[in-house]
Order: sequence, then C-alpha cells, then structure tokens
Amino acid sequence: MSLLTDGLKKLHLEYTEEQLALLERYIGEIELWNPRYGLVNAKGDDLITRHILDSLSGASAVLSRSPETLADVGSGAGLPGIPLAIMLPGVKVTLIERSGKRVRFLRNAAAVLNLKNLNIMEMDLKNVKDRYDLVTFRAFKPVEPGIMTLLMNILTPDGQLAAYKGRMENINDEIRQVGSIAEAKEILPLSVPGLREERHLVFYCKN
Ligand SMILES: C[S@@+](CC[C@H](N)C(=O)[O-])C[C@H]1O[C@@H](n2cnc3c(N)ncnc32)[C@H](O)[C@@H]1O
Repeated sequence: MSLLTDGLKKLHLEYTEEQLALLERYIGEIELWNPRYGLVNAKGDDLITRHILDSLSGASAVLSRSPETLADVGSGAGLPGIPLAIMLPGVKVTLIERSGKRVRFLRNAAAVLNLKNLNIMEMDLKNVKDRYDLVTFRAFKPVEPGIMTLLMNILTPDGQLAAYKGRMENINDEIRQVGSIAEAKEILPLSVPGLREERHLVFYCKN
C-alpha cells in the first residue's frame, strides 16, 4: 500500500480509483512545477504527509457541515482546496489567491485535473464579493481582528470558517483576540497519518 492510500485509509476516507488518480496527478503537478514556482517546501513523502494528508485530515469534518459552496482563501498551491475538491465532488470549491504566479499554477492544475467543481479566483480577500457556506484557510495568516473581519464578510449568514491550525496554546490566544468578531464553535483535534505534530481544525462563526 502506498503512503497516500495508507493515509486515506487511516483518515477513514472512502475514495474511487479516479479520485486516487486525481490526487496522484495533482501531486505530480506540484512536483513538476515546484522548482520553478516555489509552491511548497516539501517533496516526495514529505509532500504527501505534510500537505496532501494534512489537507485531507479535515475532510470529514468539512463534509459534516454539508456546505454547498466552499472557498479556500490564500490557497497558494491549492491547499487544502484542491485535495478537498477531489475528495468532495458535491461541494463547489473556489480557490481565492492574490498572487498571479500561484494562480498560473492553479489554473494549469485545474485544467490538468478537469474538476467540474473547482473554480479559481485571482483576487485579494478584501475585494471578494461572493459569499460561501464554508471558508477554509491553512497557513494563510495569523488569526487577528483585521483578517477575521474580512473572512467573516465572505460567509453566508449561517456560514462557518474552518481554520487549519497547529498547537492549542496558539489557538487559545487567537480565539481571545477575535472574540468580539467571531465565535469559536468547535476545536477539533486532527490526526495526520505519519505526522507527530499537534493539528486542529477550528470552526468559527459570526458573533
Ligand atoms: C503561506 S501561503 C499558504 C498556502 C496554502 N494555503 C498552504 O497551506 O500551503 C499563503 C498564501 O496566501 C496568499 N495571500 C496572502 N494574502 C492574501 C490576500 N489578502 N488575499 C488572497 N490571497 C492572499 C499568498 O499569496 C500565499 O499564496
């Protein structure tokens, strides 16, 4: 069993052969373009564990919210947005990214993967006018009042923000800082196969 299929099994994620092939093709695109675009600081097994499985460690929790639309803000190389779009084909995923260079990579990856539920938006978060049921972000910015206000502005009235985060001690600090703007509804410990590091998914809603 490969690191990827073993990881998907450990995350209790069901997948088709087509979804597995899409994940593998996406990994191949990152490996191909990383030297030129500087997308992620990892390759090989490290890329699978630290980026693909890390992104997918939140997939079940995201799906349990039953979003119709999802935006991944500051998506960079498409993380966690593209792995989520592959594994959750019923969710319309928009990747919001302001860097033209990264968007070129994302548009190429979207064309190669031909995912019907994936949309790329080259835009700064502060200019986004659309609203989404769920907004994800990972390694985007520290959670502070300015950024949280912008993130809350792109949620539907009952929408939630899912923040991929690391250590609990930092999370408590962030929750305190944004308390007047957003309420932390749930803090879910995540387990990333092959990674012995603290990971959490923090769900926020408008206060
Ligand atoms: C550190 S990278 C993280 C990428 C990816 N989410 C990941 O987990 O690997 C942060 C990304 O956010 C983008 N970004 C920063 N500020 C932004 C903004 N205001 N609006 C849209 N994208 C932004 C940057 O261009 C960069 O690609």
